[in-house]
Amino acid sequence: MRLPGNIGAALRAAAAYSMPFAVWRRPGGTDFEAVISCGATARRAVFGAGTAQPFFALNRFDSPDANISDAIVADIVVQGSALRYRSGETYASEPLDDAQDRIARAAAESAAAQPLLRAGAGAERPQQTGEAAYRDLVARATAAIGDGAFRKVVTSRAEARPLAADHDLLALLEALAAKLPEAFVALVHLPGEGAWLVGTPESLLSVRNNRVSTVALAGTQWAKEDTAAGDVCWPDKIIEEQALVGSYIRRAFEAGGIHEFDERGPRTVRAANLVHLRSEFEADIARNPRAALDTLLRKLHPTSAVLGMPKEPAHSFLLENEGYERGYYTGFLGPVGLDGATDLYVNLRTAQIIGDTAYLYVGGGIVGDSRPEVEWEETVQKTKTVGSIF
Ligand SMILES: C=C(O[C@H]1C=CC=C(C(=O)O)[C@@H]1O)C(=O)O
Repeated sequence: MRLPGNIGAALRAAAAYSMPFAVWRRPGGTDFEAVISCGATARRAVFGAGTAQPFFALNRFDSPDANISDAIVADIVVQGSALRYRSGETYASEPLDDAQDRIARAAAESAAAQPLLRAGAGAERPQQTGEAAYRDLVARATAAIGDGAFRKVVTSRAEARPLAADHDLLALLEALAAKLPEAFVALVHLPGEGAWLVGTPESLLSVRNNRVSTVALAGTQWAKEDTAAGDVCWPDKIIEEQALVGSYIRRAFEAGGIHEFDERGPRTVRAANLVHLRSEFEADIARNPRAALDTLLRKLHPTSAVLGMPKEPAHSFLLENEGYERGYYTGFLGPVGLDGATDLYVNLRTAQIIGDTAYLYVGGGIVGDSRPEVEWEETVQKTKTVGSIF
């Protein structure tokens, strides 16, 4: 899966001019889309006032308000091989100012030699957790569950991988998109700070044509490529864990004023070498005028699939015990208000690129009878697809 030459050239030029951008391929999609901001990243409400102009949201796990996100404002929008340029509230096919013009010229001269796209080295590097420390973290989590502190907690860790001397972030994005046809695959480039390369299987919230949808995702097994999803068996404890995530989503819909919704599943879905258990929820928001999407987003983020249950005590446990900053990992990302639709995904199966190093972030849900060695292995399995492209 290749980026059109003119778009690759436009994105490389954006990086050279220190313009933030995000480029992504939707689940099952064949084309890349992108937004480029001609200024710095901004802060925007995802739902509510001030969202007339599209942007790409990148929000942190620990964002104080889930509805207020870091934003790459769409001064230039890319779909397929076409670029459109913002003029007030609308988009034109020709550039309208100097910054847009610089990108348009780079796209037009795409036959010229292209610099490799690299990440800045300015971001703070995450503390890594080795095998012994991670097993100990899991043991502390199961002990807290045994003491009745919470039912489930999602622990995680970061792991560094050196990048090849001749690496190129756009080539890595193309490689990841080819490996993960059913995932939301994205590269978010933040000048100076680094970049995030993501291939996530989990939708957080989508809104289009007056319909809102989300998923309850839980449980992980590593399956051979040729095992059909329908042949995977799930232990009762994972079926129960996934059902708990589903009940949380039902309550979040109710809190957002959405009382009627369709629910499908659970069924087994594949994400490269892994399978998960997933249910889908969808509601008509035109029939629910009181539906408050900002309330729904605040209830859903962080989801119990990345935090635990109940959320408050699981969160306190993580702050005290996890021992590193998750940053944008287990936050959310995706296009907001683009062609009238918003599609947010949980930032999983993700790597933060800082200079010449990729930091992989991986985690897993811990319940009362979880075993530290199995949980460590689950995180190793989760590094495999993103890790294989480096
Ligand atoms: C926290 C992660 O996975 C979550 C999403 C799906 C299944 C999960 C699990 O089986 O534990 C986790 O809740 C991760 O991949 O880093």
